Amino acid sequence: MKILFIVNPISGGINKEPFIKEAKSKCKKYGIHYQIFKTTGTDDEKHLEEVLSRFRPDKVASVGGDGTTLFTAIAVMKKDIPMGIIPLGSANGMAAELSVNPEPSKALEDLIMSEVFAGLDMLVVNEKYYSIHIGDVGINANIVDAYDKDKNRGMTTYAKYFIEELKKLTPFKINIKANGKTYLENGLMLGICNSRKYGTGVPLNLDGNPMDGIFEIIVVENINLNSLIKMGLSKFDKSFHDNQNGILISTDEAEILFDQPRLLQLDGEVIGEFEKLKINMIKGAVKLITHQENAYLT
Ligand SMILES: Nc1ncnc2c1ncn2[C@@H]1O[C@H](COP(=O)(O)OP(=O)(O)OP(=O)(O)O)[C@@H](O)[C@H]1O
Repeated sequence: MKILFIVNPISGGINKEPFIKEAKSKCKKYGIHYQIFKTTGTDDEKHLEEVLSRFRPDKVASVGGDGTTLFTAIAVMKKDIPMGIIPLGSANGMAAELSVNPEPSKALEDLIMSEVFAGLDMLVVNEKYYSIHIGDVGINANIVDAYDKDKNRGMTTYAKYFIEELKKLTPFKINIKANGKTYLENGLMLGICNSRKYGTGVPLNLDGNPMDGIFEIIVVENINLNSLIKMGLSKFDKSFHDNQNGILISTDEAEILFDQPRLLQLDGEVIGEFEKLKINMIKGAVKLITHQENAYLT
């Protein structure tokens, strides 16, 4: 067997060398050929494609956070190579959703041993941008933008920007075409959800399943700000879902129009401003290495 490790050296501010050392020694012990590909943050796609073509791994390990998982997923889906996740990012939301063991060495053992593969859906926005987790327009995209520019990480920093952003809110017009219907909504935020929770643990869509061939569009119409603040930041994640209301549409494709160009974030990365979004789904696009205890498989 051959494994390619795609390692993001900076994700989560975690030193990856101890993990790499352990992975190398495990591979040597079990006679597994391996290569380490370290991301640089620029032109990684092209280099990775060359390495994948040359090395032809049987399995690929994404070693990093959600951004690294998405980067790896896009690369391997075109080549139909199975991938697994070693959670070494700051929040690892997608790994948690996919029942990846939070302990990197245990996640590595699962990746090496498992013969259980599942088809993970991939969302494609405007035929160019990908998402396997959650995207949004409105409040959260603006928060991610502000959060990215702050050197402090973590839930408290995120919640600080969340509250700041909530105070500035005015609903905007959203036109959604899906399932042969047109929905005209006024929302504070639009969620495009292949899965259920943000990396921070905040649940947006309790119906999500990233392996069912459909995604959910959520329009948050209002949020009970007073109630959220009263609950305090420590319970912020759990209380968010109970204090929002709006509509939910399940579909496998959609076209969305806004009143003006608005900021889009996909899987924690700010993509840019768009007035129109065309969303398609590639069902089972990524061959995910998982195990039978993954709740989405049952
Ligand atoms: N060597 C590098 N130097 C700087 N940036 C990098 C490097 N390698 C990858 N990146 C960038 O890291 C980002 C992805 O990070 P990732 O999401 O995996 O980690 P994280 O943000 O710490 O974790 P999480 O998503 O779980 O919060 C991408 O924007 C990518 O361009």
